[in-house]
Amino acid sequence: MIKFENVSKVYPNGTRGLEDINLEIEQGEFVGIIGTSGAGKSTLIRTINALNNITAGTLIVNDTDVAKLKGKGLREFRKHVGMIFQSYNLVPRVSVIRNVLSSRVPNMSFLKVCFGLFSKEDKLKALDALNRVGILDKAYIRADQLSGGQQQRVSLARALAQDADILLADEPVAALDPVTAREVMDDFKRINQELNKTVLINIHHVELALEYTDRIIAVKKGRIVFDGPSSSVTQEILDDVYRKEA
Ligand SMILES: Nc1ncnc2c1ncn2[C@@H]1O[C@H](COP(=O)(O)OP(=O)(O)OP(=O)(O)O)[C@@H](O)[C@H]1O
Repeated sequence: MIKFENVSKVYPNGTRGLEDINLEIEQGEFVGIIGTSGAGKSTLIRTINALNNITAGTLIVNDTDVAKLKGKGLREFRKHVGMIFQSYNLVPRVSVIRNVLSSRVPNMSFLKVCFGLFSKEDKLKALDALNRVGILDKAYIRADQLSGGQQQRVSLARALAQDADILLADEPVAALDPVTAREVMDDFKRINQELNKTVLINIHHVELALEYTDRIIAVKKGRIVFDGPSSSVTQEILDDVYRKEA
C-alpha cells in the first residue's frame, strides 16, 4: 500500500512541487495521474521511490517510511518499485536480455556482476518477463535495433524481472504513435491484472488514461484536485483540471 499523509515537496530553489497530499493506493490498483505540464505529476510519482525526497508529511510504501531510508535500506526498498521512463533508459548497444538482466544486479555479488555471471533463475526470470510483453523473440537483439514501442516493452520487462510490486511509469507512451501507445497500455493493463502489480502512470493522453486505468488522480499546482474512478471523470472535471489560470 502507498500512503501519503500531508506530504509536501519544496525543491531547493523554493519551487513548491507538492502541497499537502493525502492519498492511499492499494496493492493492485491501476492509477492514471493527469494534469497540465508542471502540475506536479512527475514529482508525485518520483517521491514514491525516493528519487525525490519529501520535505513535509509522511510517505509510507509497503509499511516503509520512505523519508527515513538511506544506504542499503534504500537500495533494498527500490527493488520493490520499478520505474519506466518516457525515454526507455536502456543501454543501447547491449542485447535486450542483458538490459532486462540489469534489474537483477542489486541481488548479485560484485564479482558476479563484473563477469556477467547471471544465474539460471535470473535468466529464466528475464525471459519470462520478455514473454509477458510479447518480445521474447527479440531477446538476443541489440536494444538500439528495436522500435520505440519494443524498447518501451523491454523497459517494462526490466521492471518485471526486478520483481517490483509497484510500477511507476513517467509518460511511458508519450513518444509513441497512437497504435503502439495502445499496445504498450495493453501490456500495462495485462500485467496489472495478471500479476496484481500496482501501476501508476503519468499520462498526458487523457483518453488513454480514462480507457485503461481504474482510478484517476488529477494534480494541479501540486495539489490533488480530483481522485476517483476513471469512469466518473466528466468533461467538466477535465475542463477544471486543464484550465489555465492567470
Ligand atoms: N529539480 C527541480 N528543481 C526545481 N523545480 C522543479 C524540479 N523538478 C520539477 N520542478 C518544478 O516542480 C513543479 C512540478 O514539476 P513536475 O515535473 O512534477 O510536473 P509535471 O506535472 O510532471 O510536468 P510535465 O507534464 O511537464 O512533465 C514545476 O513547477 C517544475 O518546474
